[in-house]
Amino acid sequence: MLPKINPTTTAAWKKLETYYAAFSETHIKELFQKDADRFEKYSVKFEDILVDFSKNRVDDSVRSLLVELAGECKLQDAIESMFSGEKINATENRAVLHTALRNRSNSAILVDGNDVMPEVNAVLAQMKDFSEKVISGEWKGYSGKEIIDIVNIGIGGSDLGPLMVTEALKPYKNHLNLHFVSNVDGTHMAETLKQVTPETTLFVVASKTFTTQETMTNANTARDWFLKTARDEGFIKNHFVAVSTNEKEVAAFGIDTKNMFRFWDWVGGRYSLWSAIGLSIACGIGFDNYVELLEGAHAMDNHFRHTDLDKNIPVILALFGIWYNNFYGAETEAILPYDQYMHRFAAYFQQGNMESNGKYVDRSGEPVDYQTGPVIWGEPGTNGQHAFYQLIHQGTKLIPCDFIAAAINHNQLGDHHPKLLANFFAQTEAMMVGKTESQVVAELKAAGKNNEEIAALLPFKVFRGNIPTNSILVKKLTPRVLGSLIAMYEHKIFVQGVIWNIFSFDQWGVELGKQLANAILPELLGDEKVTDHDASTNGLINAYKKMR
Ligand SMILES: O=P(O)(O)OC[C@H]1O[C@@](O)(CO)[C@@H](O)[C@@H]1O
Repeated sequence: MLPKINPTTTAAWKKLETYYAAFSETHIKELFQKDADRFEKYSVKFEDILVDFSKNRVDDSVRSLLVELAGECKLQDAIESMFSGEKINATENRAVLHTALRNRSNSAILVDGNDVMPEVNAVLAQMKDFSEKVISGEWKGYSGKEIIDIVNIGIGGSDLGPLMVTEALKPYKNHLNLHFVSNVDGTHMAETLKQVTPETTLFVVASKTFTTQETMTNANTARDWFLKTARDEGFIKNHFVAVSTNEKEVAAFGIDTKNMFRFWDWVGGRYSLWSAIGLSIACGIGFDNYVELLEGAHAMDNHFRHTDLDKNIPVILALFGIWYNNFYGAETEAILPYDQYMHRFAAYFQQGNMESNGKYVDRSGEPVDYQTGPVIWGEPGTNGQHAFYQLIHQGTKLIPCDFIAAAINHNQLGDHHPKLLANFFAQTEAMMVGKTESQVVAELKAAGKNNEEIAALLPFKVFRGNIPTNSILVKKLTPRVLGSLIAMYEHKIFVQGVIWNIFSFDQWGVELGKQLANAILPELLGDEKVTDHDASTNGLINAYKKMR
C-alpha cells in the first residue's frame, strides 16, 4: 500500500512555505548570475536525451527541500511498491504494472503470487505474429485481398496512445494506412468509412472493458457496414480483432477469441499503449520498432527506479511542478513540442495526467485542502507562438512550460530545421530573461521614437520574464527516445500523485456523466416533454426536440 501522508504536514513542506515567502520573487536571471555552473548542475543527460531544468525558479535550497519532501512522503518505498506489483490502485484493488509490459529484462513480477511475464511475453509474441502477417500480406481479407487499411476503434487510453505514437513515429510507418475512430459522433466513423473498402480493411476494436458506449457503438456500425458487402458473418474473423481484458464481451460481440489480444486489469487504460492496445502501433511501424519503443520506456523505468532523487529526471520534473502548482499557484502546465510529428503529445498527457491526478480526495478518503493535478495543454511549436504565447509572456498567469525538440529532424528540408530550433532556443530564453524598461527605451529610441511616444509605448513592451521552463533536447525522435519520453512523463505523474497523497490509477470521475447520459438517451427518442431534470437540462432537451 502507498503511505497516507498529508504533504502539508511534513517538515519539508513547512520549510518550503517559509522559504517561498522570501524567495518567490527571485528572478531566474539572478540564479544564473550567482552560479556560473547552473546549467551543468541543473541538467541531466539520459542516453540521447538532455533535460535542462536550469531555467526554473528553483535554487539549491528549494531543490534540496523538494527532495526532502519526497523523502518524507516515502517516495522511494512507493516506487518499489509500484514496480513490485503491490496493489497500489487501492480503490480497484489492482496492481499498477504498465512497467511490466515493457520489462525487457524479463525479471519475474508477481501479481497474487504469479509471475505475469510469461503471459506478457505470450501476448507480445501474438502481436508480433499477427502484425507481421498483416504487414507481409499473408493475412488476407475474405475475398483473398491483402489488408491495406487498419481502423483502430477505441477511445481514451484505447485511442490516444496508438494515435499519438503512430503520428510521432510516422517516419517509421510502412504501407498500411492507419485510421483512428473514437468519437460516438457518427461523423467520425462516417468520414473514415469513406476512405476504406470492406475487402481490404481490418478493424481493431480496442477496449479494456469492451463495454464503452462510444467504442461498442462504433464497432457495431463498422460490423454492419462490413456485412452489407461481405454478407457472411463467417468473414468477420478476417476483418475484426479485439484488444481487451473482457473475453466474454468480445465473444458476445462476435469476434473469435482466437482473434483476441488480451491484457490485464493491472494495466490502466491511460497507461496501456505498451500492452496489446499498441497493436495498431506494431502494425503501423513494425513490431521491431514497437519493441524499440518498449526498450526506451524500460530504460527510463530503470533510471527512475535506481537513480538518486536529486538526479532523477521524473522526480525533478514532478517536484518542480509541485513547487509551481502548490506554492506559486500555477494551475496549468504547457507541453510544447517543437516537432510537428508530436502534435498529439500534449493531448495524450491530458488524459495521462488529468485522469490520474484530477482528484480532490486523498488516500484516507478525506477532501484535500491543497491543489492537486494541473490542467495540461499545449500545441506544437512554432504554431503556439502565433496563438497563445502572448498570454504566457505578458499575461497574468504563471504557466510553467516544457519545451521538447530534436537536434536532427527526420525531414532535412532547406533551412527549416535551424529556424525551428532557433525558435525553440529563443522562446525559453525570452521567457526567462524578458525585456527590461531600459532595453525597450533603447529599442524605441533606435527606432526614432520621441520621448512622448516612448513613454506611451513603454509599459506595453516590457517583458517581465521569469517564466519557468524545462528544455528537453533529444538527438532524434526515434521509437526508443519516444518510449523514454512517455515513460518519463508517466513517472512524473506517479511521483506527484504519491506526494499529493491521492490515488492516481482509478478514474471514478468519468462515471457520473456516463450514467446520466444513459438515463437521458431514451428520453431523446420520443416527442413528449421532458420534466425529470433541472430546468436547464429539461429546457435544452425540449428545445432540441422542437429543433430536430
Ligand atoms: O478501454 P475502455 O475500457 O474502452 O475505456 C476507454 C477509456 O474510458 C475511460 O474514460 C474509462 O472509462 C478511460 O479511462 C479509458 O481509457
